[in-house]
Amino acid sequence: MLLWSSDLQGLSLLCLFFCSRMGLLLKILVPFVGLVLAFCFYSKEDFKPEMLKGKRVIVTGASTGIGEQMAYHLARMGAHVLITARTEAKLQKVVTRCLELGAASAHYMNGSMEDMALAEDVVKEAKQLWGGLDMLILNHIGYTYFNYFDGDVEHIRKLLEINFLSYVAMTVSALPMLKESGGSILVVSSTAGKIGIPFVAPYSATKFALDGFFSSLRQELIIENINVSITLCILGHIATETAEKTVSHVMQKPGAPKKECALEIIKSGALRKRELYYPYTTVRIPLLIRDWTPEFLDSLIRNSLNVEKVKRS
Ligand SMILES: NC(=O)C1=CN([C@@H]2O[C@H](COP(=O)(O)OP(=O)(O)OC[C@H]3O[C@@H](n4cnc5c(N)ncnc54)[C@H](OP(=O)(O)O)[C@@H]3O)[C@@H](O)[C@H]2O)C=CC1
Ligand SMILES: C[C@H](CCC(=O)NCC(=O)O)[C@H]1CC[C@H]2[C@@H]3C(=O)C[C@@H]4C[C@H](O)CC[C@]4(C)[C@H]3CC[C@]12C
Repeated sequence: MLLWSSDLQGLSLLCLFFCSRMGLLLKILVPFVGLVLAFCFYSKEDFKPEMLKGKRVIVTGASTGIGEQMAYHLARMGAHVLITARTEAKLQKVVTRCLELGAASAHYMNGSMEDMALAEDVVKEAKQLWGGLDMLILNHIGYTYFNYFDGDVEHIRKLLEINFLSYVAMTVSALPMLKESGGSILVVSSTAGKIGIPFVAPYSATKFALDGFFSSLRQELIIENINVSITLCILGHIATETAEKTVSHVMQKPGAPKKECALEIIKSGALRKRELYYPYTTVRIPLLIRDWTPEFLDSLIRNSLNVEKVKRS
């Protein structure tokens, strides 16, 4: 219901954009938009932090960035957290901070998600620690360059292992526990996993793969009446350290706040939404026009970047 009202919001914003160009705004759209926004306001599902109290949550890629912020939000809500990444020293600091913030418990496992055995071991650790699992947040990504595709097929293979296959491996291992708890899978993806954005071809391939696999799996869970939700989180540019180091020279606008982004991801998973679009306007509207005017959207994306500042390496 919330997704439908969000779509109506997006469609209304889109209509406002087009019709404001044609001066039809006052006659046709104002009443329509008023009705839609009233409906959206009254149809919002309320998130409550207590929804996460005592819940058992794995967060991958949580040594920094959005994943780190998600761990802190979950800690404030009183969840049990198990976080992963490669850098042990950073994970130790995040665990300490989670306990200070009120986590019911906080643990970490370090290692690279190139290793499918680690992906499975993280889930086994959750079973050892908690006897079950309520939420699996798949968030980590491998090194991503922002430049013209250089023809390196091996880089794509490695990125598919880290950004896609490890997500599948963790899901396969976690499903029995999630079926038992009626839990949730949150898959963190990107605008670049829904539309063609230049300079991120390998990364984009891995994010499109996530959409294909998890959207298909969601259908199968529904067919079999299995009460496990899958939320695909489509993010625009977020101001994390890595993203700013990688693209600040190219972007014409700053990234959205990582702390708020992290909270919206957790809320969307707790409310069992089908997809999250954050920031809503910069992500949802391109998706609404994607199939109607793909060439127009492609030109919008190119114009949103300082393309001349990307030099072939
Ligand atoms: N920031 C943005 O603009 C956007 C981000 N997103 C998505 O949000 C998610 C988080 O992004 P963001 O917070 O910016 O990313 P960061 O680069 O800040 O964090 C990535 C995390 O993954 C871990 N990681 C890196 N390599 C590996 C590996 N081989 N195995 C296991 N863990 C690894 C890192 O820790 P360590 O190095 O210690 O292993 C770190 O904890 C990603 O899925 C990304 O695609 C989507 C759209 C935009
Ligand atoms: C440049 C993309 C946003 C394009 C867009 O929507 N423009 C319209 C507008 O902003 O109004 C960025 C959207 C997703 C970003 C990439 C991403 O998904 C995460 C990667 C994270 C990594 O740490 C750094 C670079 C990223 C490839 C990041 C780069 C910028 C985006 C493609």
